[in-house]
Amino acid sequence: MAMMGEMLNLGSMMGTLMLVYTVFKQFLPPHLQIYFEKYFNKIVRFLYPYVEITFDEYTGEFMKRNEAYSAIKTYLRDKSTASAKRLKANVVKDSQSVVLTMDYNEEVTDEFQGVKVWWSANKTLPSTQRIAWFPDDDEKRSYTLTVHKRHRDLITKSYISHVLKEGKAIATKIRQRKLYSNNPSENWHGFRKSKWSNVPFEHPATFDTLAMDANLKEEIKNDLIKFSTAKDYYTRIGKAWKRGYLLYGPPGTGKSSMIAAMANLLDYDVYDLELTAVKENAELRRLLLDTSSKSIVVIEDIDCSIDLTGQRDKKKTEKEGKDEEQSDPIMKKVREDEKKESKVTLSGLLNCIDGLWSSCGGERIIVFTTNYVEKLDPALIRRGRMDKHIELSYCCVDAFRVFAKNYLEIDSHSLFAEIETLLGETKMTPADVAENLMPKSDNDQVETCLKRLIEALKEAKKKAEDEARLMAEKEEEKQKQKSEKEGKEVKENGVVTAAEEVKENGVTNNH
Ligand SMILES: Nc1ncnc2c1ncn2[C@@H]1O[C@H](COP(=O)(O)OP(=O)(O)OP(=O)(O)O)[C@@H](O)[C@H]1O
Ligand SMILES: [Mg+2]
Repeated sequence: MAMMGEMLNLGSMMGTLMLVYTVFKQFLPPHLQIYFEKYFNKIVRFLYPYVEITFDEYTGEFMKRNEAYSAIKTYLRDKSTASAKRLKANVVKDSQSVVLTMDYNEEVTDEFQGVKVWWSANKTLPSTQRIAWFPDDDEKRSYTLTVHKRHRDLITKSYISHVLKEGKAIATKIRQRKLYSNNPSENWHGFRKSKWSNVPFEHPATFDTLAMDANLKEEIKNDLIKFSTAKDYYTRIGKAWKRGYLLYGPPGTGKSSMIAAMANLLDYDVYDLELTAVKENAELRRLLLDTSSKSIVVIEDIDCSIDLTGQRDKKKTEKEGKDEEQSDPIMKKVREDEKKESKVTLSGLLNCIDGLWSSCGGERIIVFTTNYVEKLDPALIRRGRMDKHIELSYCCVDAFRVFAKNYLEIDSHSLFAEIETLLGETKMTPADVAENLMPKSDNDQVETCLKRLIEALKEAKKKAEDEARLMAEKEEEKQKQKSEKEGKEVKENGVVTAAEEVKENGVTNNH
């Protein structure tokens, strides 16, 4: 408290000095003002025995979120609750608890190895006035740490790293995980450059609720856990701490559910990256740079999000386009507009995954999903980029048993054998199996649900058989038509040959 008083006295003294400085400077000719400023600063430095260190919320050319700022904010939470007079309340963790943080322009003190330090939260508006859609977006926030000069070494060498470590540890404990979606670049305005919007991530899927082959499930779980604990391993082998998963399979087989289960298993955030809303490769880079560690970046339906053959087609049509443009000014305008709307290219995506993405911090997972793996360019999914390829397919016996346990709370039943035989004979997606097993009313008994599934499986089997028969008939018809056509051609060729023979013979005879 005494130190606080000391600082306040110093503060008012410095304030008076600044006033004298501003008034006095006006009366000096411009060439002397420079000298005056230089010596005045020296006096101030001499009289003011404190060092100030500022941590901005956003830093660098790309306005990257400063991880130190977030860690300090979390670290100061507990300190502020005890000592700050003006606090801000935020609701976190499933909307159930309130977290208090110090308000702007408030100060709190902290002590480290017997040394007292002061923290203040600052908020400044930009010098240029403009209308902002979101009032907070234009504000520049920072924390300032003030400490006596003589403790400079202790503070810069030990205290700051202590604060960051503590802050990160608290953050992991209290963290409310988030689901982020990318904003169109038109909305990346203000200091905050809000590239991502977020909502609390509360998807209930876990690996226990995921219906799939038991061995494959175990393998994926182990792979994820191994990755999340392999920081030292990745450093040792000199590889960026990231891992790519490709999830493929028909619709309704649990690809999106698996991503949620992954995030819940590892306690990671999810960044749902909508590539079609990203205008160009540079935007993609900025978006990826703005993701935090301990996160899963997801690109769903990758085959629909990016023109995988775009580059090659573009090259082919470029020359044709140029000829066209020269003769038609309207076509020129159309082509210019097309160029402006150019989306992310395959090579841009590959570069991001390999290069910048790798260097923007560790502990990140990237997941692509697709219904059509065969459509993907091999370059996109080669090992090293997509390290693990996982096929999620039609419902198998293991998957059915998971559903039976979760939906009906049973491990066995006399109807299981029939269901399992039918599952081996027909293809039904886990989504359809789940839908049939789900009790439709309070009166629905276990047996009713199982019988409904049996009926649905039989129907699916019959439909598949009918379709197969129809296909076989069509194929047979096609073959028949083909051989009839060939026969006709042989016949026609034969006639022609005979005619030619006659003609040739005739000609020969005429000689
Ligand atoms: N393997 C599964 N385990 C548990 N539930 C599943 C599984 N597959 C599908 N479901 C259920 O079906 C619904 C649809 O599944 P999901 O969205 O995960 O499928 P998807 O493979 O992502 O489909 P799409 O290719 O259409 O995106 C989910 O709500 C989930 O309840
Ligand atoms: Mg999906």
